[in-house]
Amino acid sequence: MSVCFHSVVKPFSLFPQFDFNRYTRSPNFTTRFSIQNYDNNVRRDRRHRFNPSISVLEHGTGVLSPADDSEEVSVGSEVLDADDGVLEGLVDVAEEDAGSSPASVSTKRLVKKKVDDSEEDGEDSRFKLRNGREVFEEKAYLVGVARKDETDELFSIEESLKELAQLADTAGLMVVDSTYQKLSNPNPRTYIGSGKVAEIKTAINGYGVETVIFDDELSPGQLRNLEKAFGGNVRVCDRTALILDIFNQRAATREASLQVALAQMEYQLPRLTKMWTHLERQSGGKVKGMGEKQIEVDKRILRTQIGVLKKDLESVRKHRKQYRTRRLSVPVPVVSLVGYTNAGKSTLLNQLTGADVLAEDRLFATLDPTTRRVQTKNGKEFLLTDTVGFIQKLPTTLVAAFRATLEEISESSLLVHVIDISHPLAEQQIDAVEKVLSELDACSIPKLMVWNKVDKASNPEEIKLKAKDLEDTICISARKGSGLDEFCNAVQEKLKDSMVWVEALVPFDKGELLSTIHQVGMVERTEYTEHGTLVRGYVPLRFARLLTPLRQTCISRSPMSSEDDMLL
Ligand SMILES: Nc1nc2c(ncn2[C@@H]2O[C@H](COP(=O)(O)OP(=O)(O)OP(=O)(O)O)[C@@H](O)[C@H]2O)c(=O)[nH]1
Ligand SMILES: [Mg+2]
Repeated sequence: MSVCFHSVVKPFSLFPQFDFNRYTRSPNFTTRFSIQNYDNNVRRDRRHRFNPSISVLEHGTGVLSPADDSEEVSVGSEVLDADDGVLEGLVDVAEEDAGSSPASVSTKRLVKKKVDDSEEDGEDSRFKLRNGREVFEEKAYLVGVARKDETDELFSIEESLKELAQLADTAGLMVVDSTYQKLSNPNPRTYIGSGKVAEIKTAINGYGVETVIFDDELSPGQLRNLEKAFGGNVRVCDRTALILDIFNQRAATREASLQVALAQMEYQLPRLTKMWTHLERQSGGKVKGMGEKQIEVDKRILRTQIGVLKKDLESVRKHRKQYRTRRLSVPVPVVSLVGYTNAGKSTLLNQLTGADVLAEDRLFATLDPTTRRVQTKNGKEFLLTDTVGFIQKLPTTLVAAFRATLEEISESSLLVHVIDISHPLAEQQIDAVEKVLSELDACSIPKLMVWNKVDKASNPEEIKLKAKDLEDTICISARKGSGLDEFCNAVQEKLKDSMVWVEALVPFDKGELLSTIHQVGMVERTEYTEHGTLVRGYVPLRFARLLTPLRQTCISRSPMSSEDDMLL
């Protein structure tokens, strides 16, 4: 089973009045999965529809590109051949391509290990235990396009396909192989060249592949043409649909579920184009215009539902906003953890605060923000927020839908960019994160770079030395808990940059205020006078405003520029 099953079912079930089955595969296109009860060893098989969110076929209906006037794909009956390929890991085996496409073609085999049929009962070998359930892993084949002229791509095509394989694995699919094609521009009808399409068709037939995943977003027409070219039993989906699907699976709160549902619907809307033109053809043109009318009706329903979703989201967000406003009224600085997915953000939050946020070796483990108070050994405090991780080619619909969640980031005093320094693509991941941060207008917030997973790196000492030479960079191992004191000190130092210098005379009967100044600020000197305690140091701007009635005219020179005082 693939988790993609749920991508359409879950959000759309929020809106029973809209029949999304019209836009998904016919009921006879099913794959089987079973749930095995290991306690009593009873296996219950059941049929489950596989509906990746962009699969848009139904009884001869589907999305057509404007140029496409050919016959609809007839969707075949279930084909579920047992196969001998099982996912073992990503093994690069460069392979010369036969050159079936006019464009330069190359193929890279990412995954494969043959299992002797006699050892494993073919189909049974594809039942895997995931989260305590036995699921059927569908076979997936990955396809990418390397642009000949685009040298500024962050990830090479091989790297991008490896990441796609990881995403597919996270979604519960079994990647059997992958290929890519070098093109100046993607083919508008089929994304890849016709030779490559034929080559992939042969390969997927050989493997018994159920799903072909493209590394870039496909247009509705490309999607439809490719499904037609590969044959009725093969689904085609793209990176965006896969990511949306993973998010849908991971959404644990109402807000996250609504946000993902919204992103999926926005993604679906343009893909409903010309869904009903088959009716006109089937009836020999007698009901001309009927298809157009139906699609308009459906689009209107979908737009209405998007509106309802947005309203629901608004009310959910109101609650969170209230909570945030309350939090902001407490003068503790907010520090946000940002970074590429799987970098170790949640592990760091858990280590520092004893929180119990899910941290696991899977992409997009966290979707909802969690904020906890960190108390450092020297009695300081700050709030630490963990949130959703980023990835290259992050779907814009997702960024838009999660904008409210991500606003937490842009409102923080400091960003901690967590990096998996043991990852071979650490540099590219940093760039991808910076790119998303700039989309969120969060580039101007002070930043601390945290090189995590040094324990996993092959050259930890070398890495630590390198980090020492760099400004605002520290090395930690969140899992082992090493470097955390340095981390807290570095956070304090960086927070100082966003604070202002104050000198305030705190009356003796306001002891609580004095201890808050110590907790949230950086007190440099205290002096006891007959009217109270004279405190000199840095405090967060918001807090400095609260202290205004107690502030003294500058007795000593602030180490910072006088601009800070002007800010007040
Ligand atoms: N070896 C090692 N593994 C780590 C370290 N920090 C985190 N990990 C592992 O990395 C994996 C991902 O950690 P998470 O904390 O879930 O990562 P994340 O950044 O929150 O990921 P998302 O929520 O998907 O964005 C988990 O298996 C962690 O145990 C570390 O310092 N060393
Ligand atoms: Mg996380």
